[in-house]
Amino acid sequence: MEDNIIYIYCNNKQNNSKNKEKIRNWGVTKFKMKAIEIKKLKKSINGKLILKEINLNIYEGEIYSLLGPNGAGKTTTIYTLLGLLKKDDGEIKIFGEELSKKHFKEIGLMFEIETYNLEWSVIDNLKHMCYLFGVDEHRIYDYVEMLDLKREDFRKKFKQLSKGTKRKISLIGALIHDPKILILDEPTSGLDPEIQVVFKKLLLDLKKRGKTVLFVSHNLYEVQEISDRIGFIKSGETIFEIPVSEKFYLVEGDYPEFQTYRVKNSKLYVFDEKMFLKIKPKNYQMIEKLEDLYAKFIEGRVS
Ligand SMILES: Nc1ncnc2c1ncn2[C@@H]1O[C@H](COP(=O)(O)OP(=O)(O)OP(=O)(O)O)[C@@H](O)[C@H]1O
Repeated sequence: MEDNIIYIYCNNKQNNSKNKEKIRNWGVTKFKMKAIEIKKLKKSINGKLILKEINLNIYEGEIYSLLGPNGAGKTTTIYTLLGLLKKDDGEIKIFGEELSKKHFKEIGLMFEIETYNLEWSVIDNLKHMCYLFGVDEHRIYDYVEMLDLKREDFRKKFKQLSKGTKRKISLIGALIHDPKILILDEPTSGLDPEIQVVFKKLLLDLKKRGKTVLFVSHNLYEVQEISDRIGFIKSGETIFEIPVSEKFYLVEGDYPEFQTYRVKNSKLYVFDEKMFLKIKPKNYQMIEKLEDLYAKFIEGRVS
Protein backbone atom coordinates (compact mmCIF):
# COMPACT_ATOMS: atom_id res chain seq x y z
CA MET A 1 0.00 0.00 0.00
CA GLU A 2 1.33 3.40 -0.92
CA ASP A 3 2.17 5.68 1.98
CA ASN A 4 -0.35 8.35 2.40
CA ILE A 5 -0.83 11.24 4.70
CA ILE A 6 -4.08 10.88 6.53
CA TYR A 7 -6.00 13.06 8.85
CA ILE A 8 -6.68 12.14 12.38
CA TYR A 9 -8.54 13.64 15.17
CA CYS A 10 -6.68 12.82 18.36
CA ASN A 11 -9.11 12.44 21.18
CA ASN A 12 -6.89 13.49 24.04
CA LYS A 13 -6.53 16.07 26.74
CA GLN A 14 -4.50 18.31 24.55
CA ASN A 15 -7.35 19.28 22.30
CA ASN A 16 -7.00 22.84 23.41
CA SER A 17 -7.64 25.80 21.18
CA LYS A 18 -3.99 25.97 20.00
CA ASN A 19 -4.18 22.43 18.71
CA LYS A 20 -7.58 22.99 17.19
CA GLU A 21 -6.10 25.90 15.27
CA LYS A 22 -3.49 23.54 13.85
CA ILE A 23 -6.14 21.14 12.70
CA ARG A 24 -7.84 23.98 10.89
CA ASN A 25 -4.81 24.35 8.66
CA TRP A 26 -4.86 20.75 7.55
CA GLY A 27 -5.46 20.10 3.92
CA VAL A 28 -5.47 23.68 2.83
CA THR A 29 -2.02 23.94 1.25
CA LYS A 30 -3.40 23.66 -2.25
CA PHE A 31 -5.77 26.53 -1.60
CA LYS A 32 -4.33 29.98 -1.19
CA MET A 33 -6.80 32.76 -0.67
CA LYS A 34 -9.48 32.65 1.99
CA ALA A 35 -12.81 33.32 0.32
CA ILE A 36 -14.63 33.45 3.67
CA GLU A 37 -13.05 33.86 7.06
CA ILE A 38 -15.05 33.89 10.25
CA LYS A 39 -13.30 34.46 13.55
CA LYS A 40 -14.81 34.21 17.02
CA LEU A 41 -18.29 35.01 15.76
CA LYS A 42 -20.90 35.47 18.48
CA LYS A 43 -24.62 36.01 18.12
CA SER A 44 -27.52 36.07 20.58
CA ILE A 45 -31.16 36.10 19.55
CA ASN A 46 -33.79 37.25 22.05
CA GLY A 47 -31.28 37.01 24.87
CA LYS A 48 -30.28 33.45 23.97
CA LEU A 49 -26.67 32.83 22.96
CA ILE A 50 -26.99 31.00 19.63
CA LEU A 51 -23.47 31.33 18.26
CA LYS A 52 -20.87 31.00 21.04
CA GLU A 53 -17.74 30.89 18.93
CA ILE A 54 -17.79 30.17 15.24
CA ASN A 55 -14.45 29.99 13.43
CA LEU A 56 -14.47 29.06 9.76
CA ASN A 57 -11.82 29.26 7.06
CA ILE A 58 -13.18 28.65 3.60
CA TYR A 59 -10.64 28.80 0.81
CA GLU A 60 -11.12 29.99 -2.74
CA GLY A 61 -11.95 27.14 -5.08
CA GLU A 62 -13.02 24.60 -2.50
CA ILE A 63 -16.31 22.95 -1.68
CA TYR A 64 -16.73 23.35 2.05
CA SER A 65 -19.55 21.70 3.93
CA LEU A 66 -20.96 22.76 7.23
CA LEU A 67 -22.21 19.87 9.32
CA GLY A 68 -23.98 19.76 12.63
CA PRO A 69 -27.15 18.57 14.29
CA ASN A 70 -30.46 20.43 14.05
CA GLY A 71 -30.26 23.69 15.94
CA ALA A 72 -26.44 23.72 15.95
CA GLY A 73 -26.36 27.20 14.43
CA LYS A 74 -25.53 26.55 10.78
CA THR A 75 -28.25 28.74 9.29
CA THR A 76 -27.67 31.46 11.90
CA THR A 77 -23.98 31.40 10.94
CA ILE A 78 -24.89 31.89 7.28
CA TYR A 79 -27.41 34.66 8.00
CA THR A 80 -24.84 36.44 10.18
CA LEU A 81 -22.10 35.90 7.63
CA LEU A 82 -24.29 37.61 5.04
CA GLY A 83 -25.20 40.48 7.35
CA LEU A 84 -28.89 39.44 7.36
CA LEU A 85 -28.43 39.14 11.13
CA LYS A 86 -26.18 41.61 12.92
CA LYS A 87 -23.22 39.97 14.63
CA ASP A 88 -22.60 40.69 18.32
CA ASP A 89 -18.89 40.12 18.10
CA GLY A 90 -16.21 38.57 15.90
CA GLU A 91 -14.80 39.07 12.42
CA ILE A 92 -16.25 38.22 9.03
CA LYS A 93 -14.09 38.66 5.96
CA ILE A 94 -14.81 38.01 2.31
CA PHE A 95 -11.67 37.68 0.20
CA GLY A 96 -9.73 39.32 3.01
CA GLU A 97 -12.02 42.34 3.45
CA GLU A 98 -14.68 43.19 6.01
CA LEU A 99 -18.08 42.18 4.67
CA SER A 100 -19.75 45.08 2.89
CA LYS A 101 -22.51 45.68 0.33
CA LYS A 102 -20.10 45.31 -2.58
CA HIS A 103 -19.66 41.64 -1.71
CA PHE A 104 -23.25 40.82 -2.59
CA LYS A 105 -22.33 40.73 -6.27
CA GLU A 106 -19.74 38.11 -5.41
CA ILE A 107 -22.11 35.82 -3.54
CA GLY A 108 -24.92 33.59 -4.83
CA LEU A 109 -27.44 32.27 -2.34
CA MET A 110 -29.85 29.43 -2.16
CA PHE A 111 -31.79 28.79 1.00
CA GLU A 112 -34.02 25.90 1.89
CA ILE A 113 -37.00 28.26 1.89
CA GLU A 114 -37.98 29.47 -1.58
CA THR A 115 -37.51 33.20 -1.97
CA TYR A 116 -39.32 33.58 -5.29
CA ASN A 117 -42.68 35.18 -6.02
CA LEU A 118 -44.97 32.16 -6.19
CA GLU A 119 -47.58 33.89 -8.38
CA TRP A 120 -45.11 35.04 -11.01
CA SER A 121 -43.97 32.83 -13.85
CA VAL A 122 -40.52 31.29 -13.60
CA ILE A 123 -39.25 33.45 -16.44
CA ASP A 124 -40.56 36.65 -14.79
CA ASN A 125 -38.90 35.70 -11.50
CA LEU A 126 -35.60 35.08 -13.25
CA LYS A 127 -35.85 38.24 -15.38
CA HIS A 128 -36.40 40.15 -12.15
CA MET A 129 -33.19 38.62 -10.75
CA CYS A 130 -31.34 39.69 -13.92
CA TYR A 131 -32.68 43.21 -13.46
CA LEU A 132 -31.61 43.31 -9.78
CA PHE A 133 -28.09 42.21 -10.61
CA GLY A 134 -27.85 44.19 -13.85
CA VAL A 135 -27.05 41.14 -15.97
CA ASP A 136 -28.15 40.11 -19.42
CA GLU A 137 -31.24 37.89 -19.59
CA HIS A 138 -29.49 35.26 -21.73
CA ARG A 139 -27.82 34.11 -18.48
CA ILE A 140 -31.14 32.53 -17.50
CA TYR A 141 -30.49 29.68 -19.91
CA ASP A 142 -26.84 28.98 -19.05
CA TYR A 143 -27.61 25.99 -16.84
CA VAL A 144 -30.80 24.68 -18.46
CA GLU A 145 -29.14 21.63 -19.98
CA MET A 146 -26.90 20.84 -17.05
CA LEU A 147 -29.86 20.98 -14.69
CA ASP A 148 -31.96 18.94 -17.07
CA LEU A 149 -34.75 21.55 -17.18
CA LYS A 150 -37.54 21.84 -19.72
CA ARG A 151 -38.09 25.17 -21.44
CA GLU A 152 -41.87 24.89 -21.00
CA ASP A 153 -41.38 25.00 -17.22
CA PHE A 154 -40.19 28.58 -17.58
CA ARG A 155 -43.68 29.71 -18.59
CA LYS A 156 -45.35 28.11 -15.54
CA LYS A 157 -46.09 29.95 -12.34
CA PHE A 158 -43.38 29.28 -9.78
CA LYS A 159 -45.93 27.70 -7.41
CA GLN A 160 -46.91 25.13 -10.07
CA LEU A 161 -43.45 23.57 -10.18
CA SER A 162 -42.41 20.38 -8.42
CA LYS A 163 -40.14 20.79 -5.40
CA GLY A 164 -37.14 19.56 -7.38
CA THR A 165 -37.75 21.96 -10.28
CA LYS A 166 -38.20 24.83 -7.80
CA ARG A 167 -34.78 24.04 -6.38
CA LYS A 168 -33.22 23.92 -9.83
CA ILE A 169 -34.72 27.32 -10.68
CA SER A 170 -33.49 28.69 -7.35
CA LEU A 171 -30.02 27.48 -8.26
CA ILE A 172 -30.23 29.29 -11.61
CA GLY A 173 -31.15 32.44 -9.67
CA ALA A 174 -28.22 31.97 -7.31
CA LEU A 175 -25.84 31.68 -10.25
CA ILE A 176 -27.33 34.33 -12.52
CA HIS A 177 -24.71 36.98 -11.73
CA ASP A 178 -21.85 34.48 -11.99
CA PRO A 179 -20.82 34.88 -8.33
CA LYS A 180 -17.42 33.80 -7.02
CA ILE A 181 -18.97 32.26 -3.92
CA LEU A 182 -22.07 30.08 -3.83
CA ILE A 183 -23.80 29.50 -0.49
CA LEU A 184 -26.32 26.66 -0.41
CA ASP A 185 -28.32 25.89 2.71
CA GLU A 186 -29.68 22.34 2.43
CA PRO A 187 -30.22 22.58 -1.34
CA THR A 188 -31.05 18.93 -1.85
CA SER A 189 -33.03 18.08 1.27
CA GLY A 190 -36.13 16.10 0.37
CA LEU A 191 -35.13 15.71 -3.27
CA ASP A 192 -34.85 12.46 -5.15
CA PRO A 193 -31.41 10.94 -5.81
CA GLU A 194 -31.53 11.88 -9.51
CA ILE A 195 -31.69 15.58 -8.67
CA GLN A 196 -28.96 15.13 -6.08
CA VAL A 197 -26.75 13.70 -8.84
CA VAL A 198 -27.53 16.68 -11.10
CA PHE A 199 -26.65 19.10 -8.27
CA LYS A 200 -23.44 17.24 -7.53
CA LYS A 201 -22.39 17.45 -11.19
CA LEU A 202 -23.07 21.15 -11.27
CA LEU A 203 -21.19 21.87 -8.02
CA LEU A 204 -18.15 19.93 -9.21
CA ASP A 205 -18.29 21.84 -12.49
CA LEU A 206 -18.41 25.15 -10.60
CA LYS A 207 -15.43 24.05 -8.53
CA LYS A 208 -13.50 23.31 -11.72
CA ARG A 209 -14.19 26.89 -12.73
CA GLY A 210 -12.63 28.13 -9.49
CA LYS A 211 -15.84 28.93 -7.64
CA THR A 212 -16.07 28.54 -3.88
CA VAL A 213 -19.03 26.63 -2.50
CA LEU A 214 -20.29 26.72 1.08
CA PHE A 215 -22.69 23.86 1.44
CA VAL A 216 -24.98 22.96 4.34
CA SER A 217 -26.41 19.47 4.23
CA HIS A 218 -27.46 16.64 6.51
CA ASN A 219 -26.70 14.14 3.76
CA LEU A 220 -23.34 12.79 4.92
CA TYR A 221 -22.87 10.60 1.88
CA GLU A 222 -23.28 13.60 -0.40
CA VAL A 223 -20.99 15.71 1.81
CA GLN A 224 -18.22 13.11 1.79
CA GLU A 225 -18.50 12.74 -1.97
CA ILE A 226 -18.24 16.38 -2.97
CA SER A 227 -16.48 18.30 -0.21
CA ASP A 228 -12.85 19.26 0.08
CA ARG A 229 -13.21 20.16 3.72
CA ILE A 230 -15.84 20.04 6.41
CA GLY A 231 -16.58 22.25 9.40
CA PHE A 232 -18.37 20.60 12.31
CA ILE A 233 -20.61 22.86 14.37
CA LYS A 234 -22.25 21.90 17.63
CA SER A 235 -24.19 24.10 20.06
CA GLY A 236 -23.03 27.27 18.33
CA GLU A 237 -19.33 26.38 18.32
CA THR A 238 -16.98 25.16 15.63
CA ILE A 239 -15.66 21.90 16.99
CA PHE A 240 -13.19 21.32 14.18
CA GLU A 241 -12.51 21.73 10.51
CA ILE A 242 -11.06 18.78 8.65
CA PRO A 243 -10.25 17.84 5.10
CA VAL A 244 -12.21 15.01 3.62
CA SER A 245 -9.99 12.02 3.09
CA GLU A 246 -10.97 8.53 2.17
CA LYS A 247 -10.44 7.44 5.74
CA PHE A 248 -10.45 9.15 9.05
CA TYR A 249 -8.54 7.94 12.09
CA LEU A 250 -9.59 8.55 15.60
CA VAL A 251 -6.72 8.12 18.03
CA GLU A 252 -7.52 7.37 21.63
CA GLY A 253 -4.84 8.22 24.15
CA ASP A 254 -2.31 10.79 25.03
CA TYR A 255 -0.46 11.65 21.87
CA PRO A 256 1.52 14.82 21.88
CA GLU A 257 0.51 17.05 19.06
CA PHE A 258 -1.46 17.20 15.90
CA GLN A 259 1.54 16.67 13.69
CA THR A 260 1.45 14.84 10.41
CA TYR A 261 0.34 11.26 10.58
CA ARG A 262 1.07 8.56 8.08
CA VAL A 263 -0.07 5.09 7.22
CA LYS A 264 2.69 2.68 6.28
CA ASN A 265 2.16 -1.02 5.74
CA SER A 266 -1.32 -0.61 7.11
CA LYS A 267 0.09 0.68 10.41
CA LEU A 268 -0.39 4.12 11.77
CA TYR A 269 2.64 6.27 12.55
CA VAL A 270 2.95 9.69 14.04
CA PHE A 271 5.76 12.08 13.30
CA ASP A 272 7.63 13.56 16.23
CA GLU A 273 8.60 17.23 16.47
CA LYS A 274 11.61 16.68 14.20
CA MET A 275 9.39 15.00 11.67
CA PHE A 276 10.76 11.49 12.26
CA LEU A 277 8.34 8.64 12.02
CA LYS A 278 8.28 7.64 15.58
CA ILE A 279 5.28 6.95 17.63
CA LYS A 280 2.98 4.08 16.80
CA PRO A 281 -0.31 4.66 18.51
CA LYS A 282 -1.76 1.43 19.81
CA ASN A 283 -5.28 2.55 20.30
CA TYR A 284 -6.65 3.92 17.18
CA GLN A 285 -9.64 3.33 15.14
CA MET A 286 -9.99 3.68 11.42
CA ILE A 287 -13.20 5.33 10.39
CA GLU A 288 -14.07 4.90 6.77
CA LYS A 289 -17.34 6.68 6.62
CA LEU A 290 -18.05 10.24 7.46
CA GLU A 291 -21.30 9.10 9.06
CA ASP A 292 -19.33 7.07 11.64
CA LEU A 293 -17.08 10.03 12.45
CA TYR A 294 -20.19 12.18 12.68
CA ALA A 295 -21.84 9.70 15.06
CA LYS A 296 -18.81 9.95 17.35
CA PHE A 297 -18.93 13.70 17.12
CA ILE A 298 -22.59 13.70 18.11
CA GLU A 299 -21.91 11.25 20.96
CA GLY A 300 -19.28 13.70 22.20
CA ARG A 301 -16.40 11.28 21.73
CA VAL A 302 -14.78 13.78 19.43
CA SER A 303 -14.89 17.12 21.12
N1 LIG B 1 -35.40 34.09 15.29
C1 LIG B 1 -35.06 33.24 16.26
N2 LIG B 1 -35.55 33.38 17.51
C2 LIG B 1 -35.20 32.52 18.49
N3 LIG B 1 -34.36 31.47 18.33
C3 LIG B 1 -33.85 31.29 17.11
C4 LIG B 1 -34.16 32.16 16.01
N4 LIG B 1 -33.49 31.71 14.92
C5 LIG B 1 -32.79 30.61 15.32
N5 LIG B 1 -33.01 30.37 16.62
C6 LIG B 1 -32.44 29.25 17.42
O1 LIG B 1 -31.07 29.20 17.15
C7 LIG B 1 -30.60 27.86 17.18
C8 LIG B 1 -29.82 27.58 15.91
O2 LIG B 1 -30.73 27.57 14.81
P1 LIG B 1 -30.22 27.35 13.32
O3 LIG B 1 -31.42 27.40 12.44
O4 LIG B 1 -29.11 28.27 13.03
O5 LIG B 1 -29.65 25.85 13.41
P2 LIG B 1 -29.24 24.88 12.21
O6 LIG B 1 -27.93 24.27 12.60
O7 LIG B 1 -29.29 25.58 10.91
O8 LIG B 1 -30.37 23.79 12.33
P3 LIG B 1 -31.09 22.88 11.17
O9 LIG B 1 -30.11 21.81 10.83
O10 LIG B 1 -32.27 22.34 11.88
O11 LIG B 1 -31.44 23.77 10.02
C9 LIG B 1 -31.82 26.99 17.37
O12 LIG B 1 -31.90 26.61 18.72
C10 LIG B 1 -32.97 27.89 16.98
O13 LIG B 1 -34.13 27.56 17.71
